[in-house]
Amino acid sequence: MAPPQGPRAPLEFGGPLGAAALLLLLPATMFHLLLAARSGPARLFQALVLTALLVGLGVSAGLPLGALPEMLLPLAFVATLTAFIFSLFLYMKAQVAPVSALAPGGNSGNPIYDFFLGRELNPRICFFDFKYFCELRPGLIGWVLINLALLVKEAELRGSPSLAMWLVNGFQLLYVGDALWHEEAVLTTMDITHDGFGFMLAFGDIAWVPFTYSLQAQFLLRHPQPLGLPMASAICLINAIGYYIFRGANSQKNTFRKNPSDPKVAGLETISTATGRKLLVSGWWGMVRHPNYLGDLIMALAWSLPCGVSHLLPYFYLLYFTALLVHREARDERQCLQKYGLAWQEYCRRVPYRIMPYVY
Ligand SMILES: NC(=O)C1=CN([C@@H]2O[C@H](COP(=O)(O)OP(=O)(O)OC[C@H]3O[C@@H](n4cnc5c(N)ncnc54)[C@H](OP(=O)(O)O)[C@@H]3O)[C@@H](O)[C@H]2O)C=CC1
Ligand SMILES: CC(C)CCC[C@@H](C)[C@H]1CC=C2C3=C(CC[C@@]21C)[C@@]1(C)CC[C@H](O)C(C)(C)[C@@H]1CC3
Repeated sequence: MAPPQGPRAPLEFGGPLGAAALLLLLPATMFHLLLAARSGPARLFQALVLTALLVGLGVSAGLPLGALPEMLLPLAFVATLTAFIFSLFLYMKAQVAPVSALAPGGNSGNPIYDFFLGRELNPRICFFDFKYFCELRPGLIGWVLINLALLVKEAELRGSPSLAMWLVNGFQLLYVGDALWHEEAVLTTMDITHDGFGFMLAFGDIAWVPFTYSLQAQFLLRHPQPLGLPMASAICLINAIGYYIFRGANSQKNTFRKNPSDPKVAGLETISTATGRKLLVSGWWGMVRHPNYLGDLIMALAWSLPCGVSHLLPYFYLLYFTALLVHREARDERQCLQKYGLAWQEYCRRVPYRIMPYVY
C-alpha cells in the first residue's frame, strides 16, 4: 500500500533520529521529574528498579485515595508500558488501514519515525475513536484524580490542605473542566486534524499529562509553601486573566468557524482566502496570531507561582509548555501558509506578533 507522503517529504521532530531520541527521552524525563518531586537524585535508579518490580503487582481500584501519591511511580510505569503497547497496536492496525485513513505526516516509510508520529489519522473500531477518547479522557481525568489524591494526602499529613494546594487543584480543575465542557473544540486541533495517532500522542495522553501536569501538587505535598492572602489573590488574578484570554480567543475562533454571521463575531474584520474560508484579523486574533497560547501560558505561570520560587521543578510545566507552544505555533504557521498562501502572508503582515505582543 503506497503511503500518502513520500520518503522525501520534509520530516518533522528531527526525522527518524529525533523520533528515536524522543521515544527514550520522554519516558526518562517523566520518571526523572516524578522522582525529583519526591526526593534527592540519588534514588533515581533504585526507584526505577522498584517501579519495575511493583508493576507486576498492579493496582486495584479499591485503594483509598490518600494512598495514590505513594503509587505514582508504579502507575506511571504501567501508563508508559500501556502507551508503548497501545502505540504498537496502532502501528499494526495502520498496516491494514485504507490509504485514505492515513495521516498526512507519519507515513515516511521509516518505522521509528512513523511509530512515533502515528500512521493512521483517526483510528477507530466501529464508532469508537481512539484518538478523540484518549485526548480528553484518561489523561485529563487522571490528572485531576492525582491532584485530588495529593490534596487528600496533604490533609491526612497536616490536618488540612494548604492554600497553595487548594489553588493548584482549583486552577487545574477549572482547566480540565473547561476542556471537557468545550470538548467538541478539540476536533479542530492539529492533533485531531493533522497528526497521526502514534507514540507521541498516546504517551502524551496516557502518561505525560497525568504524571507531569500534576507536578506542582506533587511538589507541594513534599515541600509545603506558606502563602499569604495578598499573594494568593494576586495569583488568582493572574489565572483569571490567563483564562479570560484563553477562553475568549478559543470561543471567538470556534464561533466564527461554526457560523461567521453569528452576532458575537459578525462585526469582526476578516481577510478572505482562496479556499473560501476567512481569517479573523481583529478581536483576539488581531492582537497576536495565537492569543489562545498566550492565555494558556499565563495560566501556566499562575499554576507554578503557589509553589514559591525556591525550586525550578514546579516551573517545569511553564518551560516545557513554552517550548511546546513555540514549536506547535511554527508547525501551525507552516500548515496555514500552505493552506492560505498569500492571505496568510497578509495576515502575518497585519498581525506581526505570534504569541506575545511586542515580544514574540
Ligand atoms: N495544555 C496543553 O498541553 C496544550 C494545550 N493546547 C491548547 O489547545 C488549544 C488549541 O491549540 P491548537 O490546536 O494548537 O491551535 P489553535 O486553536 O490556535 O488552531 C490553529 C488553527 O486556527 C485557525 N486559525 C488561525 N488563525 C486564525 C484566524 N486569524 N482566524 C480564524 N482562524 C484562524 C487555523 O485553522 P483553520 O483555518 O483550518 O480553522 C489554524 O490552523 C490552545 O488554546 C492551546 O493553548 C495545545 C497543546 C497542548
Ligand atoms: C509527550 C510530548 C512531549 C508532548 C505530547 C503533547 C500532548 C501532551 C498534548 C498535545 C496536545 C494536547 C492538548 C491537550 C492536552 C495535552 C496534549 C494532548 C488539551 C486536551 C488540554 C486541554 C485544552 O483545553 C485542549 C484545548 C482541549 C487541549 C488540546 C490539545
